[in-house]
Amino acid sequence: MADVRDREISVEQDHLDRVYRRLEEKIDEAEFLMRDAAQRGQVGTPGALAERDAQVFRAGIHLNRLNNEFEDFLFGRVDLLPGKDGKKGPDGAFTSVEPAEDAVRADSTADIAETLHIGRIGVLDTDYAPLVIDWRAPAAAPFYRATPVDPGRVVRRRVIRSKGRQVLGVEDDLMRPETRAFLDGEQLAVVGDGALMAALGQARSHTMRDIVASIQAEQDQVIRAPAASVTLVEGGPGTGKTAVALHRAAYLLYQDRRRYAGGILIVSPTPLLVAYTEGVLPSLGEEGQVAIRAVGSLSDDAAGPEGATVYDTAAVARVKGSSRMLKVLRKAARGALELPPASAAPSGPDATEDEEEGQLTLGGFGAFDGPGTGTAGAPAASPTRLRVVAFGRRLELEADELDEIRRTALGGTAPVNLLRPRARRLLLDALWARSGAASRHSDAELAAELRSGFDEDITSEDAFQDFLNAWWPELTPRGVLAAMSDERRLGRWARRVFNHGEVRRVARSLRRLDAAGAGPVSVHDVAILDELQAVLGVPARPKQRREQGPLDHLTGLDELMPQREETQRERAERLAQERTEYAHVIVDEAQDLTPMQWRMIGRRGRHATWTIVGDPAQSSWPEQEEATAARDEALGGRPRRRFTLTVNYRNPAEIAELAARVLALAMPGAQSPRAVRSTGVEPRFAVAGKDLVDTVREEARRLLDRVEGTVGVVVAMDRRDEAVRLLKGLGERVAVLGSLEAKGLEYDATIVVSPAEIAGGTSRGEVIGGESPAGLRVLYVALTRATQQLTVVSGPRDRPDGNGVPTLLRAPGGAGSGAAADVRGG
Ligand SMILES: Nc1ncnc2c1ncn2[C@@H]1O[C@H](COP(=O)(O)OP(=O)(O)OP(=O)(O)O)[C@@H](O)[C@H]1O
Repeated sequence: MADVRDREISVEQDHLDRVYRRLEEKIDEAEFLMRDAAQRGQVGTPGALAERDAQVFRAGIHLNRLNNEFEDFLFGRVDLLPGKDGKKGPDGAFTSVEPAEDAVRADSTADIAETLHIGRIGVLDTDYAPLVIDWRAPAAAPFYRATPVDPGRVVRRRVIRSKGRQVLGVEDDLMRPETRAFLDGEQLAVVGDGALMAALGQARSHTMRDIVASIQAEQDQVIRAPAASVTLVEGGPGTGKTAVALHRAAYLLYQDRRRYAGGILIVSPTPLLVAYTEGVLPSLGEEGQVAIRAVGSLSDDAAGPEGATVYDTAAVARVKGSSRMLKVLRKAARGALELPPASAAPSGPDATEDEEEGQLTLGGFGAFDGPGTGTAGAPAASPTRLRVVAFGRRLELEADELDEIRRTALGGTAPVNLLRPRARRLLLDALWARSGAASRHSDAELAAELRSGFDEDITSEDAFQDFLNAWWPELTPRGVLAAMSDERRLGRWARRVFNHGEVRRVARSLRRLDAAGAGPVSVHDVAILDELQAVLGVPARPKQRREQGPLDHLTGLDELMPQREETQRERAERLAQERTEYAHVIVDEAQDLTPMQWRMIGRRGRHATWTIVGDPAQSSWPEQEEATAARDEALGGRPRRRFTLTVNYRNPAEIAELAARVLALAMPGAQSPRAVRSTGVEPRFAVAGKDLVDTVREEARRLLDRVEGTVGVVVAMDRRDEAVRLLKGLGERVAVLGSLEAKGLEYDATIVVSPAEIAGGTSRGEVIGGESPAGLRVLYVALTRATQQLTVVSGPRDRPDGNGVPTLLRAPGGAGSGAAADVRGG
């Protein structure tokens, strides 16, 4: 067997050597073209310039791609029977998916007609024969789609493992195990136990890997679905939704690079998931045109590149995310113009309540003053009288007249900041009327001339400009948000929309902002700020344009030029900042978006096609119907194509079975995905002794001994900071995170600390059975993060049974788990 393996490895090594020789030739060619183009640049005729541009563009593409030496550049191979109609496509491969009638003989023997190698980019030989097919090309589809049930032309699928230029191993899957197939007279060899299992068993690091070598058929259907309109993908934990979404971005760019030069936006729920996934696209050779952003960093108003650093408590988030907020914001945007004097200070919070209703910081991402420490407040009072001098006379408008003018100006729904010119005109009309000048001149032409002189006179007066700036200031989203921290004021704006308690909670949560709105904002504030930006509008200002060179007109050129000063990542970030709309929007963990967040994302994809992946069973947003309605509004009438992923590639069956118990509580009747493998290791139950932290620490050490990669410790959100502090020193392989941060992440092993606290949303109080369906869904997420081992640590709230199994995780019918339990005193 070792002989066969070595022989097969050396066959693939020969092929890889050939590919690299060809790549080197192509790099030489591209470099020659770049040099040549540079010389032509000295000839200044427009024709020569255009030719140079096009040449540089093509050479730039080559160089950029070829210089990226991918670790496992070549990763797959399929051996195929002849095609049904014998036709070949432009790349020299048979086009038919089905084999020829007589491809397999009566004695079950067959000859391989075609061998294709699959890699991260396509490479043609000098005679245009395909040395490597790009994984996204149609000819590569059989590599992903073939199954033993529906093999098409594929006899053997091989995954090739290499590092740099060296082939390290091969793993084969036979799609037609009953057929004896021959290649150049020799029977096809089969090596290894299949690539998927090899990939799934690997230790996890803190960054996600691409799955390009082992994409499964149902996933491939989604990745290659046509880009038109909306692709909706649902699937349970670990079914590869995030992986599929990322590979789809790369596929779409390959299919239609020009169209997606408009940018692809991937929206992720947390900065942690962004950090976890952002290496995948570069490993697929794509980076520049894709922006991966956390939902808390989408608006320009979120502070810093990492965006919002604070999570609101569930009660506050529920109000801020709701579409009811919209009405309030429209009122606030108008109301903020007429703010009462700043002395009407906000009613002060009392410290205990504040603590309960404050925010949970995402530790490690930034400081948080704590509620009540900032001074909430309003911009200076709006002036109540306008006094100017025109035609030698003093003219005045009093408070009630000014109010009337403001009301007239605000009629309709136009953005408040854009109504300032209208308000200015109405003021001038009123002053003109007050001057009585109009009635003194019957000649229309003369009156008009007089009027224009009058306007000029008044508007050049400092007093008028100062008045206008104070009476109709340009409002900023942050300024309005800060104004909402005054409870009485917010109560007015939210009358008949929010109840008392809701007003109080929201107002208090905004006390971190100063009067101008500076200070840390929460993830949910970001969607509010974005909405306010739309409601307020941005007055037109002369744009400062970047100087453009002729090459800028070639799509994507500067991203591909290797000698650029800005790195690709910097450019992507800059473009993401500048860009307000995208050609395709991919939403990951879509089940968690609030209506306000859907509106924010919708504004970025008004003309886009969409891919939306999610799992309703993992939603932490309680009002799912409201969110679905907001999603539908963002998507408009675009037709939708739906897919469901059914296989769990992350959790072994033992963990999936335990998680399914919580799913049954959270969403009775919902189907769990089928776990693709089992490890024989049952989840472990530990009951905390006197000190919960000691137990967790001990269990973490135990798991570090048992797995090679990462260990995740998931705690209730408001235990997070404390847990991070107390569990320091366990080393880089351990990550401590709050339940809401666990979204989308995975670890070799996880410790879930107190299921009852996680499901109840809080570690405070002794309420048992206070879990909401949303809380149970959060627990379901926590329980489905491990690829190998799971330990559940119970505290007193969990009411563990004699086997240490907490109430929420007991098998239906009351039987404990068959797991090895470790019960400690407590
Ligand atoms: N075809 C595949 N080959 C190898 N690994 C795979 C495959 N599909 C998924 N995986 C692995 O399974 C794990 C789960 O994938 P992913 O995170 O994309 O799932 P998900 O559906 O987004 O999960 P969740 O809903 O829990 O966030 C990842 O480690 C991923 O690499």
